[in-house]
Amino acid sequence: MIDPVTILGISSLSALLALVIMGSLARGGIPGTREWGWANVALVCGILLLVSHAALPPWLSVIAGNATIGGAAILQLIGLQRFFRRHPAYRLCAVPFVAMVGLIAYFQYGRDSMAARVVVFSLYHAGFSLALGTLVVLHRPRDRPAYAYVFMLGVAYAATVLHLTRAMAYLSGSVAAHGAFTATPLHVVFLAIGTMAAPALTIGMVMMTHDRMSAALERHANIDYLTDLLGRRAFTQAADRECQRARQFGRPLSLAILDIDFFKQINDRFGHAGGDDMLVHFAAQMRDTLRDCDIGARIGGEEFAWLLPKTRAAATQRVLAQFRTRMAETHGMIGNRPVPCTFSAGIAEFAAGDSLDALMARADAALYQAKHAGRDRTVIGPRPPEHQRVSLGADRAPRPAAWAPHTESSFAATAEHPHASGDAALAERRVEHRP
Ligand SMILES: Nc1nc2c(ncn2[C@@H]2O[C@H](COP(=O)(O)OP(=O)(O)OP(=O)(O)O)[C@@H](O)[C@H]2O)c(=O)[nH]1
Repeated sequence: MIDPVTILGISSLSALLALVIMGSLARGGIPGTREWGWANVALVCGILLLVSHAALPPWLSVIAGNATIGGAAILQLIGLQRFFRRHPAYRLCAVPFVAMVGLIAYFQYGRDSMAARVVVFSLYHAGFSLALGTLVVLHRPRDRPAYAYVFMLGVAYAATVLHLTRAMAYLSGSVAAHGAFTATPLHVVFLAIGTMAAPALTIGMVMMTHDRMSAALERHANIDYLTDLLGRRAFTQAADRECQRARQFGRPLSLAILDIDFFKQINDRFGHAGGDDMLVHFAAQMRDTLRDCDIGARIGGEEFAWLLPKTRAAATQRVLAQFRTRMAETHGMIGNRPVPCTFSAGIAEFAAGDSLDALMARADAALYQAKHAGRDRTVIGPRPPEHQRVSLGADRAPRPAAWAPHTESSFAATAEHPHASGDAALAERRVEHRP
């Protein structure tokens, strides 16, 4: 039968390998990885102290060895708390740590009992494994694939069960406690399974770290760094999905393209950084006006897209009117100077058989018209032919009975934007409607 010293040697080697893997992630700057690296260092040192029992006094081998391995468990927990951006519970961890070291010292020097030492050690580690699993359950990000997190909590809870079972087995006397390094069958089985716990936990941590890095990369690829709105690529993907839904469920969808007027002059007057401030201000006002289901994006330098599902062009126009009022009331601040900012916009409404490209082209053409007509206005783009308009289902608000193709009322919204009011529509001073 494989002897416990060999098992612990393998365990120490796997902790060393885990340390190397954690080291490769250190430069990623993900919170918690540093603590997990140190946890593996502590694990290697602790195991080396334990297996050197023949050459070392008990205070160094047994007491310091167990304390070091106990410290590794604390570092794992603190690392995970940092990973989830929680406040590290150093003080809370200190209590079981002091109790564990004290009891192990007692069962070494006071009443020498290897079984009692194993029970104390196992209960301590069961508590920390339970805390690890529970942290993952409570704080795992719901918008990310669950795989890494489920793996981590599975390993943590399996380790909890293992440590508790081991404690029970030693408490009940079903494991003959001849000595920590005597190869009795159950003792070896517990050690062998337990050996897997630390590297498996580290693998879980590595997987979660990779997921955090992927999330950061995805964000980097999808979100405009300046305005925090979607970038063009992510907008196109999201808008494509909305077009499919509009097509599939026959529900309305509108797209507005907004462009800040005379932005070059703002740049010329206040510098590029001043222009950036204005873009940030514009995006912030836009974000505050978006409904949860709307999609807002910066698709070019000073060009923004606003997709409004379940919304007709006329309702979109009222939303933009309200947004225009908001922009007029809240000047962009460049330095400490309020700077007025107007925008032009083009709106297009989705039609059956439409594509995103065609929708964007119509909104773009309408924007061009708005610019051409003097700026600071909204133009609704050419309406699709009557037979192409997306029809409303029976469960939706009925189309006005006398639908007149060239009047705005014919584009009545089915899902009114919360910010779109009649007053706001009045505030839209110069709305053109291109037939
Ligand atoms: N500050 C800043 N400026 C940008 C950014 N991206 C593009 N620009 C500038 O935006 C300006 C756009 O100018 P134009 O395309 O002439 O448009 P405009 O001056 O707004 O004129 P109209 O659109 O016709 O009203 C250019 O000077 C670009 O250099 C950016 O990220 N930050």
